[in-house]
Amino acid sequence: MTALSTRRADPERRPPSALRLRIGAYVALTKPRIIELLLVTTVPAMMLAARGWPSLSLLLSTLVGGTLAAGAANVFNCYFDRDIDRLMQRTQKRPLVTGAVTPRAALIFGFVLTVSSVVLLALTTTLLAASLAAAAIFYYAVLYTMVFKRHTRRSTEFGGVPGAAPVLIGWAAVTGSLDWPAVVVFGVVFCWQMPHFWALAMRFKDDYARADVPMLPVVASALSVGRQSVFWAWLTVAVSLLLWPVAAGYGIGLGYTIPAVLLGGWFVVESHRLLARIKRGGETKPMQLFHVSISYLALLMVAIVVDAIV
Ligand code: HEM
Ligand SMILES: CC(C)=CCC/C(C)=C/CC/C(C)=C/COP(=O)(O)OP(=O)(O)O
Repeated sequence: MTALSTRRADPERRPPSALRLRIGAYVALTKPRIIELLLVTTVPAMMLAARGWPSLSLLLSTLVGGTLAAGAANVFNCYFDRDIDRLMQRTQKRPLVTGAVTPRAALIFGFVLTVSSVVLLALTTTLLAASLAAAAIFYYAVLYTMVFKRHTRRSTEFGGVPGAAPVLIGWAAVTGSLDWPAVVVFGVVFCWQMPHFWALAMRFKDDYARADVPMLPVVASALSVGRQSVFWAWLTVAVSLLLWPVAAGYGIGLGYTIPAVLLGGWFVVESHRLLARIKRGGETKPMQLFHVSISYLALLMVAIVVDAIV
């Protein structure tokens, strides 16, 4: 997904074949850049649940199943959103807008990915993991994309549920059940998504207004969005610190908590810096918080993995 980062064309490079272009279009429909970090939140949940490394086969089947499931969700999202994606600068190069993939082909692709992911997870992990994946696909593709995103300023909060679902899927793949450490990590990813996305939505506010999508930065003042982002950043960090008491029996201790405090400080400071820029009335540069949010979450997940195995 290069909507946020464009690559310069290399004049020496031979044009890609028609097949490679076609495959690339289908891959782009799955929004691979988002899937990367969704999977990064799955692995720590699996390692906590397994109190170390799960079997390689379980790890791989969960990651492949999770990729297919998140990909399916994103394909349905692109299918339904093709009318507004056409109106937004950030999304107007998506395959269903450019015509690289037809709506009918995308719909079939989404269903194939859905069935593949649920069957793979059911056969190679647990029924709970497969059920959670199916529920997350439905929630994101129907409830978030078709209902909440178009009709409420609170769509990001609603979207946070499927966004954090990979944590529960990973835990359930190992244990066949859910437990408090999984709920806490789910809570971290849930809370994290508000500052993560509102920063991006501030950057593309005009796009969302043109597409008549009531994202918070479109319908609320920048000051209000800045203040709510600070609130959710603090809540993300507070929830992240619950992991020590809740998952002490899973090997979580100071080795995680110290990095969590330092990383959380970085995340919260960046949210306050955005608020300060908004108050000053100058250039707000919201993408700084967006990119910090992704680094914060990725590094926090690494801290969980390291403490779970050390
Ligand atoms: C309410 C939940 C979320 C919303 C509304 C949201 C929204 C977005 C949007 C609109 C983009 C830009 C996509 C594009 O321009 O093609 C994006 C990018 C991204 N998101 Fe989120 N997201 C959410 C949750 C998550 C979650 C849970 C993760 C991973 C754990 C995640 C990781 C990423 C990554 C890695 C990118 C790509 C950044 C890049 O291309 O540099 N997001 N997000
Ligand atoms: C099965 C499973 C684990 C599903 C995960 C679903 C998923 C990809 C969640 C990401 C969270 C989310 C609300 C993204 C924004 O969509 P958007 O439509 O606001 O973004 P856009 O404007 O870039 O299309």
